[in-house]
Amino acid sequence: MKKVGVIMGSKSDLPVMQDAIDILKEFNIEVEVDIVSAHRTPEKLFDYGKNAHTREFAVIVAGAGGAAHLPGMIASLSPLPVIGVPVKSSNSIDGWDSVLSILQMPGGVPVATVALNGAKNAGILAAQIIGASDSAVLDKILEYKEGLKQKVHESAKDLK
Ligand SMILES: Nc1c(C(=O)O)ncn1[C@@H]1O[C@H](COP(=O)(O)O)[C@@H](O)[C@H]1O
Repeated sequence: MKKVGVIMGSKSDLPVMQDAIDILKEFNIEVEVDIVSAHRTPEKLFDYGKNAHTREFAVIVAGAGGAAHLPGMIASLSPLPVIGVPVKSSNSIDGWDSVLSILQMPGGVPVATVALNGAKNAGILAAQIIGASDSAVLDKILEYKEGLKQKVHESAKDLK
């Protein structure tokens, strides 16, 4: 099975990005985690984006805060789907800087953007992309959705 690359602009993003790593592991999907920064390690960014599709990745989850150019730059270099996670970093403008940097991509270079700090959903979406051609992962996702439904039914029972 192909794996998911989870990258972030700084180790300070890890507390947020850990949610993507955890849910992917729950779905038994191999994850490779790395720190890549468009601003601080441009050569590494270029190498990562140019070669990710030759390294058994199916999808890349990229999280960054502030002037979050990482997901868009990876999307500009790679033919793989990129899921962007806006991270609310310590000196951010309430996270809007990151949200808009990742969301407002020009035509032709999509980044599938999740909510602010929405790394868990990014992990689920990455699993769904893999699940489209892998029945074991698809079964896990169906099971996960059933779990969500049961939780709502249980919580509704408490109200009666
Ligand atoms: N947005 C980017 C990029 C990039 O887009 O390449 N590289 C680092 N950063 C972000 O800077 C914030 C502060 O980083 P530090 O905590 O290391 O100062 C982090 O949220 C990181 O994602």
